[in-house]
Amino acid sequence: MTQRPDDAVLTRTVRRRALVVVAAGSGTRLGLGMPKAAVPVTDRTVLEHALDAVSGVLQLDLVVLVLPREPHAKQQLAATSAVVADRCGVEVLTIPGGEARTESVSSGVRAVQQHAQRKSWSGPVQVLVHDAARALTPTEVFHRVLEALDAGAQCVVPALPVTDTIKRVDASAQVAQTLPRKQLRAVQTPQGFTLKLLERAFSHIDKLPEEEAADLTDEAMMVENLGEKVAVVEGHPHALKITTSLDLLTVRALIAETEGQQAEVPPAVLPGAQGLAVPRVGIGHDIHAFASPEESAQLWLAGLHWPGERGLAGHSDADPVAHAACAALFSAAGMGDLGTHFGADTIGTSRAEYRGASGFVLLSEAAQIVRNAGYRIGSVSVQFVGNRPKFATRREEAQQVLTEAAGAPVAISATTSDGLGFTGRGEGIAATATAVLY
Ligand SMILES: Nc1ccn([C@@H]2O[C@H](COP(=O)(O)OP(=O)(O)OP(=O)(O)O)[C@@H](O)[C@H]2O)c(=O)n1
Ligand SMILES: C[C@](O)(CO)[C@H](O)COP(=O)(O)O
Repeated sequence: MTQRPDDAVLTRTVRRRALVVVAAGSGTRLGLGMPKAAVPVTDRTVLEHALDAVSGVLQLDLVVLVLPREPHAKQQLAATSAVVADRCGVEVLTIPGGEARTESVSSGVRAVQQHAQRKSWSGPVQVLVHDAARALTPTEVFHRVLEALDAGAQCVVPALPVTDTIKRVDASAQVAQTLPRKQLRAVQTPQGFTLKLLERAFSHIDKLPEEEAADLTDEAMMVENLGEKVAVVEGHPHALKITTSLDLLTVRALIAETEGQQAEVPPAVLPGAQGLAVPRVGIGHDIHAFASPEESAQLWLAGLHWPGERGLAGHSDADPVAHAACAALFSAAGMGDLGTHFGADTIGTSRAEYRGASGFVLLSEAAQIVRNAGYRIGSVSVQFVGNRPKFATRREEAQQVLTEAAGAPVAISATTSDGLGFTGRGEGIAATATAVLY
């Protein structure tokens, strides 16, 4: 679990984050005669799968689950709240949904407002609104939305380019217009908002004629209606919405494929003596200098935020532990280094999309890249060298975060250089990692 400040010592400016998961739909188009969130995808429900992406690393302060009113599904799904509360160390509220999706979201947002008042939250509040029906949305999409909000956007949607040609058709089944495909995007969730903007958006739709309000299919549309900007970040193909039985089949196939990949020995493994698979070992190294005090940079190390510690300088979040782990994975796969995949400051190839990117996101992407190349990750081990921060009390937490990012065990240790060299002089932090792939 990521460390959260104690309520008693919160300052006025602490940013709060709430996640509203709408799971109250009846699943009419799926046609299984039960609320969609309660449909078993595997031996687990749609909602349970959807909540797999929600962990402490998102630094949430509140999760609101908007559940069906149907008593059996409500009781079954409410039990998942304890699992999330435990995993994220966060309060989870369960509330009943409304007739339409917008009503369910509106109830969820009201629950956030009331909680914020009860807890005297006085700083900015970010709200993510997510469809339980997008059951396989990876954590990286949540991160992209949160990063855009942190960077100052007021409303953010994840989206993917469309692959069909889209036409507007009139009432007499004639094509009225072909829309320019290059500009089109299919929008997903979680959608991110500042609570202030979401409140304005909901009070605006209260004033709209009923028919117009009924045509609003997501909250970003309400924001567009207000004339405010909606930023777009990259979505993910796995974040498809389970709407019809074909979507459910697709989601089950994706899960089976992932489990199959984990069970099988991929062809990339080289046979060694007696035909045994030979693991591939990689090494990675990364160094970041401390930022100058004028930059007032935050320290991100081993996937964790270290309040009150001097920050490191870099194009991304400058987390040498996460970066060394990425480099070790690429090295083991024989796929180059960090610069090959993410660009590098030092040779002028750093990429705008990775400005401020978290170590968690980079390590998730690196792990996906080596998996896509057919490797299984055995384990990663990282040691960093630096005088500060004192690491031991947060080792468990850091290992959990980076293990989640890599999808494989990540062990982290720390040492000092006995006052010698640049780490000894407190000029920066260095990290070395090894990785084993099969
Ligand atoms: N009254 C509603 C309707 C929808 N949703 C949620 O909004 C998301 C997207 O809705 P959709 O896919 O349309 O779900 P259903 O309404 O269940 O589907 P259908 O329209 O086929 O009945 C889902 O996670 C669904 O549970 C909700 O919380 N409350
Ligand atoms: C919010 C949404 O998932 C964005 O694509 C979508 O609009 C929900 O539509 P639904 O008809 O309620 O499933």
